[in-house]
Amino acid sequence: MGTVNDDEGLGYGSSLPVPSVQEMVKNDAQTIPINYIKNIEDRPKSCEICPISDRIPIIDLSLLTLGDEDERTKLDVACQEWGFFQVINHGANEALPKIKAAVEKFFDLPLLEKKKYAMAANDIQGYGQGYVVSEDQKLDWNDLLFLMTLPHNFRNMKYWPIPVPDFKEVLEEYAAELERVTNEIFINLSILMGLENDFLKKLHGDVKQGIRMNYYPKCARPDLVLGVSPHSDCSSITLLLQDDYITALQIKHKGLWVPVKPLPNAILVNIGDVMEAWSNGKYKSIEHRAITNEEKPRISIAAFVIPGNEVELNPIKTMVDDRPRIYKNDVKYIDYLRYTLAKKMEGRLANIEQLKIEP
Ligand SMILES: O=C(O)CCC(=O)C(=O)O
Ligand SMILES: [Fe+2]
Repeated sequence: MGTVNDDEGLGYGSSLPVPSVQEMVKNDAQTIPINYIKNIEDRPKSCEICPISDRIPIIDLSLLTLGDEDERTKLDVACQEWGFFQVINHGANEALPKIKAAVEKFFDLPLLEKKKYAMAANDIQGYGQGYVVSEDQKLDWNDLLFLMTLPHNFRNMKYWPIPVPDFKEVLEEYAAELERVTNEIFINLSILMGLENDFLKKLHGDVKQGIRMNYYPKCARPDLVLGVSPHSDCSSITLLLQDDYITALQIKHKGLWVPVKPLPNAILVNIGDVMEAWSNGKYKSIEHRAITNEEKPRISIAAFVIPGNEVELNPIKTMVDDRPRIYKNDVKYIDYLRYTLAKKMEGRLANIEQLKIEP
């Protein structure tokens, strides 16, 4: 596995620089610039909302660790029917408030300080905005800091903010806790797919973890904009830490948007495109989006677990034994990722469809 030279990007892609939304709102909280106003069909509409957040499955990680079969079956159902689940008793309680506070402190820094960590033209790491690929695309109401956290030799420390006390230690601790949670989920998904415990971990090859810290400023017109446009994640799984009180994330379920009411101290996990392909469509990578809040800014922290560049997304053998093969062989992760990042977020279909065998 290579290490990252300070000035080289990750080779994943890049995003065009656009103004900080946080700064824009600081200067004028009322005006919504035209390039943030979504087309009517893309705006969040209350008639498309289905308020059944309480049905999103809750998985007890401590039971999974003990080998509890009922809990494992709950995980199986969650990944098939929802693609999202809340993880409780994950053992990372101490790390959660610390990482939230550190991220808040970063976004509280003056703009000029934050800009010292701005994304380079050839990279998606650093401070900036995500998925900006054209001058005239509609933008999301969101600033972010994206950092590769694992493995250690993939960290590019020039993007890690120095002025936030303990940022490095806190993020390192959080990354390690999430790695533990990830491994437990992989063991259980491996068993559910009829495989050796360590199969999924090994399948990732040089597994990596990247953390996207999202800052959504308050917005005078949440009906006109989106915090994050609909998309599915390019990961195998994603572990998301939400604000404990503001409901903003929405997931597509049976054609409607279900708001995910935060469960304080839980880690929300979702299946990404890679796991959908590996499982030959058994486990679902669900489209999701975030809306904005009129009164308060919101922070969310999304950790993406991704396989090595050369790893192929072929469906796992046990997943095609008695089910028709839906996903292609021989697509390398890096090719899929570059394709996805080069496009504006267009919803899950645009990305995952390229992994499917043509009908
Ligand atoms: O802020 C959220 O709740 C969702 C963020 C998200 O989907 C992402 O960063 O991929
Ligand atoms: Fe996402």
